[in-house]
Amino acid sequence: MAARSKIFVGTFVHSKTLGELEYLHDTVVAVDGSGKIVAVESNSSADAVSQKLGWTTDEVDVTTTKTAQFFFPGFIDTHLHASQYPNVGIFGNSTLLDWLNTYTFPLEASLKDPAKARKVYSRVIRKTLAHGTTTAAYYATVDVASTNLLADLCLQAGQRALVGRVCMDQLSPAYYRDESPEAALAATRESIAYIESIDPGREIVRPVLTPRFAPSCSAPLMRGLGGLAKERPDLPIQTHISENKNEIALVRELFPPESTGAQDDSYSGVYDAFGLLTDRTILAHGVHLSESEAELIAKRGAKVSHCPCSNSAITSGAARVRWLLEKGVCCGLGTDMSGGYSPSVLEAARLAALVSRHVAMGGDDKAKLTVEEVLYLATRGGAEVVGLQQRVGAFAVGMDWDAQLVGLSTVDAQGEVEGIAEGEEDGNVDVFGWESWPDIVAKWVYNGDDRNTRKVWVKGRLVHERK
Ligand SMILES: Nc1nc2[nH]cnc2c(=O)[nH]1
Ligand SMILES: [Zn+2]
Repeated sequence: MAARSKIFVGTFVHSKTLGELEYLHDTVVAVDGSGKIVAVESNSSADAVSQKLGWTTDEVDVTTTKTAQFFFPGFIDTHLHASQYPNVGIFGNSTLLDWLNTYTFPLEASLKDPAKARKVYSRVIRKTLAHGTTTAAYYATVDVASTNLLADLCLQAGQRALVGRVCMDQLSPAYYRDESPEAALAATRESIAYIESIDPGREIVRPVLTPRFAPSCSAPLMRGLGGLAKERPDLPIQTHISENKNEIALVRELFPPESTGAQDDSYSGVYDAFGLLTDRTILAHGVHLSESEAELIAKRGAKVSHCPCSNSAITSGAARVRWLLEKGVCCGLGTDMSGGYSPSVLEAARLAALVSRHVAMGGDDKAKLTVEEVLYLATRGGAEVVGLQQRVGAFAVGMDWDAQLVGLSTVDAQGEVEGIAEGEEDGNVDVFGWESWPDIVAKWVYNGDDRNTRKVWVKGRLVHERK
C-alpha cells in the first residue's frame, strides 16, 4: 500500500550555497506517497497546495511548525563505523595505530556473533536517527553476515545508508582479517550482491567498496578492489587517508612508488595508482595532505569527509577545510564513531567550527567556518560526498523528503520555558523572542542536541519521533 501524501507547513531552513542559508517562511512543502517533494510553495496554504495537486484533505497528513520550530534537511554522516558504537568515549590517550589495536579490532571482531551485531547495529541506527542522521556512510566489519545484517536493519528502520564490508588482509591480528586478497574480494562481492538483492532500486541502502586504509590492505587486494571499482563504476568507495603522521610514514614504507608505479611517495598517490582515487571515493580525515595531494584529489573529483571530533579525540590533527574547499575539493562531515565520541552530526558541525578557529589561531584567519558553512557541510556538502546530491540535502521539487523537525524552547515573561508540563524536561536552547532567524539557527548549532530533533523523516517515512 502506498504511503499517504504529506504536507509540511511553516518555516523551512536549508543551504542555498556554502555560505548562504535560505529561510522559507509561511511555506508549504508537499510530499507524495513515494517520499518525493512535489511542491514547494511560499505564501500558500495546505489547502491551496492540496487542491492544486488534486489531493483531498482526508488523504493527506499535515505537520505544521510552531514557534521556534523549523524543518531542516536530514544530516548526512559521511563517515562512521557502526561496529564501533559501543566504544564511544573509550579512547584514553591513544592515537590512531595503538587505538586500532587496543580498542577497535577486538570490538569489531566480536561482532561476528550475530546476536551482538544485532544489538549494536539496531542501537546505532536508532541513535543516529534520533540525532537527525537520515543518511549514513557506514563501515561494518570484515564479517559478511553481520555486514549484511546492518544493511537489513537500515532498510527496516528506514535509514538511508551506504553499507561497507571492511576489506583488510594485513597488519591486524590474525583473528581479525581477511584470509587472502582472493577471500577478501569474494566476501566483498558476496556482500554487495546481498545488499543489492534486498534493495534493488537502491532506494534506501546500497553497498560501498571499503578498503579500510592502505596499511590494512596488501597490494594485490588494493589492485583487486581497483579492478572491482572499474568493473562497477556505479559503486561508491570509502577509505581513510592521511589521518595521522605515523600512519603516513607506514604507508610510505609499505608502498614505495617503485612498487605501485605512483608518481610520488604520497598517500593519495597510492590510492590513485590502484584505481581507487575516483569521483566516487570518500576519503575520511585528510588532515595532513600536501598541496599536490589536495590538487590530485580535486583533479580526480574524490571527496573528503571531515571528522573534527575524531581528529581532536585521538589527537590526529586539525584538518584545513577552508584550504581543501579552496582547492576545489568537495567536503562533508563525519562523526567517525568511535574515533569520534559522538553520534551527532550537529556536534560534528559545532566541532568543525571550533577546529577551524584553531586553524585560524595558527595564523590563517580566513580558515574560520561560519554556522552557514558547517550546516552546508552537514547537508548539501555531505550529499555530494556520498553521491546523493540529486536526492537529498535540501528542499526542492524532485528531491526526497529527508528532513528533521527542529524545536527549540521559548521563554515566557517570567523566564519560564513555555508549554512545559509538570514533570517534563526543561528546554536546552532558549529562544527569547527577539532573536533573528540566523541567530536562532546559530543557537541551535552551538547548544542543540537530540532533544531538539523532534521528528525525522527519510523518503517521506517518519523514522523517529521524540516522545
Ligand atoms: N578513525 C579511524 N581511522 C582508521 N584508519 C583505519 N581504520 C580506522 C578506523 O576504524 N577509524
Ligand atoms: Zn573511520
